[in-house]
Amino acid sequence: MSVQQPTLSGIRAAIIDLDGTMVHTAPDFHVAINRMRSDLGLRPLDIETITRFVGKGTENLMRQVLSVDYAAAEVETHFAQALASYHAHYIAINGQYSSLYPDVHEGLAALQKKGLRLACVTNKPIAFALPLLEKTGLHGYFDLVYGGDSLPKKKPDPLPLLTVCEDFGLRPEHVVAIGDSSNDAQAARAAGCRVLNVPYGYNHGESIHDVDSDGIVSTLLEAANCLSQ
Ligand SMILES: O=C(O)COP(=O)(O)O
Ligand SMILES: [Mg+2]
Repeated sequence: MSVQQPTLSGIRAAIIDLDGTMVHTAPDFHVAINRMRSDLGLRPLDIETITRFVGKGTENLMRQVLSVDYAAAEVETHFAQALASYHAHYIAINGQYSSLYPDVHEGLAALQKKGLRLACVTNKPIAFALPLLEKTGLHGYFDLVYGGDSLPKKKPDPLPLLTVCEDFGLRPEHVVAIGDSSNDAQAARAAGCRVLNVPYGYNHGESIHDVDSDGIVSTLLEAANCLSQ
């Protein structure tokens, strides 16, 4: 199938998502969640189930994995213990089971070479995001990093993207968000930014082709190739 390459002009900055876009973190989520579940006396979940729950931050992830076993009221009873256990287990293994997707370094370098400023906006807590960016050697590409708990609202709310636009002194139409999920696309649409999706990440088990965006690119390098200032 030949897919038409999107072309976006007037782009001065790119906001890049982390989980499912730059780093394949599902195996880290899988290990940390199941260690937490073991602490609570719960059976392990498979990686596909856990991956479908990723995308709307840690608190939502906790509630989803507890909802497999508990009714809503019981989820809240176990929430604090689960979150503390998960946090400790995730910090202990952060990045150990993860891998970079193809052409991430090449794509970020190409975006920089085009003169674009780069920000990373993730729904991952900032205490997880920064060590992971360091470990994968990606931190140096970014002028700004916002985690899911850095600001009062996270994606799909437009606030993190609008904050980046303001920090960079750019109007949203000059900024493109690149991500793997509907959260990235909805945040970008609400902010008035452009948006490109990658098809290989985590979109709650749904097809990325059903998401309203300006196009789908197979890698960050392909994204760089279809953007111009
Ligand atoms: O940790 C999450 O919930 C998702 O993080 P992301 O925004 O980097 O995809
Ligand atoms: Mg993502």
